[in-house]
Amino acid sequence: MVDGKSVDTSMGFTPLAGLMMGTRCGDIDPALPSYLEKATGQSTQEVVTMMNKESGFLGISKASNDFRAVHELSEQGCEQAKLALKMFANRVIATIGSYAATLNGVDVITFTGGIGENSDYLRRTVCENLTYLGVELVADSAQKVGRISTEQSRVVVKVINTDEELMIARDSYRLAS
Ligand SMILES: Nc1ncnc2c1ncn2[C@@H]1O[C@H](COP(=O)(O)OP(=O)(O)O)[C@@H](O)[C@H]1O
Ligand SMILES: CC(=O)OP(=O)(O)O
Ligand SMILES: [Mg+2]
Repeated sequence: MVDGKSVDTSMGFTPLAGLMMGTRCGDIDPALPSYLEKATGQSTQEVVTMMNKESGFLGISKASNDFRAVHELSEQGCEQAKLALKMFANRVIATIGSYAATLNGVDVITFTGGIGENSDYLRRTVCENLTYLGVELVADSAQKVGRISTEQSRVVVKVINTDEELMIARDSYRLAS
């Protein structure tokens, strides 16, 4: 965001682009769908369904689309769950890096949504890899909302509760009036 306006997003024509999600694969090599069709004999629609509904956390962990469940399994030693968490964290780290490059540095990083608001584990894992930006988290970053970076941190890190319904209602009202 620059001056309150979005200048970049990880999603594209559909939410399939960008980060992996509960059941979406996120960015992949564009050559992969046609390869999979040939290799597995699945139709284009079947591959699209797989990419949207059977991939992401569910596809990699082979267990659940729910971050909490995948995190719990990884704590119990499940290698597929560990891989899913690692892939997600790496992609969040890379996406923040690309935004930092596009924006020539960032003032604020906000964690929000189901995982961002709730998983201190994910926030800490991501921020451990952002020391090059000068990110430093407070010891107790498990709080639900507000600033979680130290006074010295060169980037302000915040947890903000999302309210998609309110934003959709506001945008709809603005477009309709
Ligand atoms: N307390 C929590 N700790 C960790 N993850 C959580 C917690 N509560 C919700 N989540 C995760 O948030 C995700 C859903 O977030 P949400 O922003 O609603 O995503 P989506 O838009 O994909 O439905 C789920 O993976 C869920 O496990
Ligand atoms: C992008 C997004 O939030 O998708 P969904 O809630 O349908 O998983
Ligand atoms: Mg959603």
